[in-house]
Amino acid sequence: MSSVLIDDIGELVTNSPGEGEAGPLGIRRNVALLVEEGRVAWIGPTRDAPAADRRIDAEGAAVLPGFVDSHAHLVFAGDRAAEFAARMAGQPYTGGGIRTTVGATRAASDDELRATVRRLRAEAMRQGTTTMETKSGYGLTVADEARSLRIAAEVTEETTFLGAHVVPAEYADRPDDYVGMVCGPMLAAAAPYARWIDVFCERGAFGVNHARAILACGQAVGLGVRVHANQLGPGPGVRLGVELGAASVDHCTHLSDADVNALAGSPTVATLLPGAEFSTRSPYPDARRLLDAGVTVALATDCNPGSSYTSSMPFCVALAVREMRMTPGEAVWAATAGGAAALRRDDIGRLRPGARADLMILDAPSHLHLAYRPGVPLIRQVLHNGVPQCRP
Ligand SMILES: N=CN[C@@H](CCC(=O)O)C(=O)O
Ligand SMILES: [Zn+2]
Repeated sequence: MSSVLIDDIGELVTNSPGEGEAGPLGIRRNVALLVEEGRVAWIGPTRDAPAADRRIDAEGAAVLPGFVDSHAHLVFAGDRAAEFAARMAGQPYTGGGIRTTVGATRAASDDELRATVRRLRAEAMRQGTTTMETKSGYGLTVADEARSLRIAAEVTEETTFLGAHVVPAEYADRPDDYVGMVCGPMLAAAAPYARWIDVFCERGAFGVNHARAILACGQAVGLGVRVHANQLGPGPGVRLGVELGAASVDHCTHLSDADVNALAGSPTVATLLPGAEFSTRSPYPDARRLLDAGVTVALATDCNPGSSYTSSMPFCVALAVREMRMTPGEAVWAATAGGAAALRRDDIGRLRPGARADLMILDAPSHLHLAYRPGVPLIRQVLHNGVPQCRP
């Protein structure tokens, strides 16, 4: 693979404290960055930049690590635009529409599902997302969960088995049987394509005992734990995640002091999904409370056809700053290094020698512009594994 030199970077966000200016973003100014073999090989003053096979002139713009979107649901068919319109007219979001998408997904061909996954992955890449987790959870049969993950694994190494998204209609009066199936044949079929296991632990989805049993089965076959929790109301999901050593508990909209304290004393990341609150017209999570308590916070899109049909991490950064009292720097960190922490990855989300060369060049002089100029396509160019992607 050839080398690429990005020079005349006005502001480089390294997310490596000690590398540059004080603060978690580790900002360096007026530098160049050399990529070799898909990795960051060197960072230094532009005047000292080594030769390379190819040169990209950043023209004084900001360069950031690529976004790490640690929570998305890309494998589905159909859309729920009418449900969204009804919500905007006053209907509440209950999660009940998940079953609508399950019906459409089961009826779709592999190629139809693959086309949607690839379209959304490409859409996200154009907006700076270089790593994107994706979950199953709209199949809810052994065969449909396995094929969802097989298709997801074609575009990402961060795949999550969410057979416990909701109890499907055919098991509505025998949820224990469904949990037995999830832990047995469904897990066996899904695990070869999955890195993580997740459960929607919420009233109307799975209670804490079912959630604990399912997550423990996943752990027993080597999957890492993540939990959808405390989205629609208070509950035990966040503390269950901490108890099981989850990499991340996601949503975290309705938290007690005990939940916040449990997170603060643990390595579990709180992943906040402001696209869901936007699209369900719900109160946003209190990011300030979590940050002030010392909790590691990530931001992700929750891209799915029901509660958050956006693939845009810049949109989530802007929402987090405007609606959740995060500073622009906190939001950028949470959308990059925070997402990496939520996936227990140290090779992405930062720019330092040895890191994967996943990065974006903005059409702006500073990371501040991501929140300051909402809705504006500011991602000029993306490099993934050191390879320049198509320009938007
Ligand atoms: N909360 C559960 N699952 C998704 C919603 C899925 C849907 O409504 O289709 C979420 O993360 O918001
Ligand atoms: Zn989700």
